[in-house]
Amino acid sequence: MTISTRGAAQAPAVLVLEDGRTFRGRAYGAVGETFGEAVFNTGMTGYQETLTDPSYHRQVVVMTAPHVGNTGVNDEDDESRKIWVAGYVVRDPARIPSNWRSRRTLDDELESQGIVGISGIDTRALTRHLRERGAMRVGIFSGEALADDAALLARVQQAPEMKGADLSFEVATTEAYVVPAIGEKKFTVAALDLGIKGMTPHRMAERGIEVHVLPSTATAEEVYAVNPDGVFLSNGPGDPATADLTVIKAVLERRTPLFGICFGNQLLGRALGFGTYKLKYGHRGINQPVQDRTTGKVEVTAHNHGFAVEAPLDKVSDTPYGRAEVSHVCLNDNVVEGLQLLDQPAFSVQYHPEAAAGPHDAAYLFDRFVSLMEAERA
Ligand SMILES: NC(=O)CC[C@H](N)C(=O)O
Repeated sequence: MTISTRGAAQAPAVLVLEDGRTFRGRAYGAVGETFGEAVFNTGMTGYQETLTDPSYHRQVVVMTAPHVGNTGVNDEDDESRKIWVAGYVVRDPARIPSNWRSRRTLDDELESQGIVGISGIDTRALTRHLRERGAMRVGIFSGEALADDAALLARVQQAPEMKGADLSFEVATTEAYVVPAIGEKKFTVAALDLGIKGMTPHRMAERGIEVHVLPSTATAEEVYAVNPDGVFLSNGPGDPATADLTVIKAVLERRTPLFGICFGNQLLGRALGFGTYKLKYGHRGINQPVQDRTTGKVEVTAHNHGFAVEAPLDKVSDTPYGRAEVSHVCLNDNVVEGLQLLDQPAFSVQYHPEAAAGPHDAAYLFDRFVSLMEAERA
């Protein structure tokens, strides 16, 4: 059993929002300073997967679950090579993690990876503030970084905004690698890494797909050099309005089966001529109700997005690549959660069917991708 010696003994820390609202607590993880976009995540479990999801790059994540760290940190659940959140905000950190897989405490892990956090603040009040005013820039300061509030606020207001941020190349692999099919190999997929989570190629591998994960900068020639049966566009951080659409347009031009998730859905939307916009505070958690309008079924799903596609919900749209429709919608707020082309094998969802963490209701989407590739071959 690992007992954290930190908690109440930690240094004072302060969280300063760009509109001046300030919360005082104690340092959690590394002592120092950090800046990012304040967003809240409503997952009651799965913090290790959240922390290591590259889509959280440059975001300071506020956990609405009041008690965080209960199951420690294990060697199996990381979704990428490191923690990506820019900062971490919790109400009440567990002092004694308890789980058969736990290897370290969460605060030790945050500290060893240099992630500045804050604990002991009213995360409910902070979440309500973000819900009312929208996601905004934030700073967390502890130790030597503490200064008078006005000076800290001025620094928060100078930090970069999420709108307009082009971040995929900061998180994606620089070298291509292969995730082999589990069992018999049936298909080859070229997956563009825009900030991919480890579970995603795994879910494809489980279905007999050999996944060639390519850097975010891969060209259409590099994509087609692996002779793919299908192309996959991953999730990723940043503003989809900044993304380069050359590769996806080439894939649509060639009518290769295409599946995108999250950032990938936003890129498909843009390639089809739809706009993307910033949501007020986004969807982050593992209990979001989505309806698949192609079957009428409702699924409970994992989300992490701050932007969304702007597309008409109730009509088929004509696009440069044929007719397209909104296939999935979030039942909380009618945000577009999926797109489907009607004249060629391409679709995408705004949420996370790989579900790490999260419910597995949406796993059928990987099967849909397989069906498109099968149909193409037939
Ligand atoms: N998880 C993702 O791919 C997020 C996509 C995009 N960065 C957004 O916030 O909407």
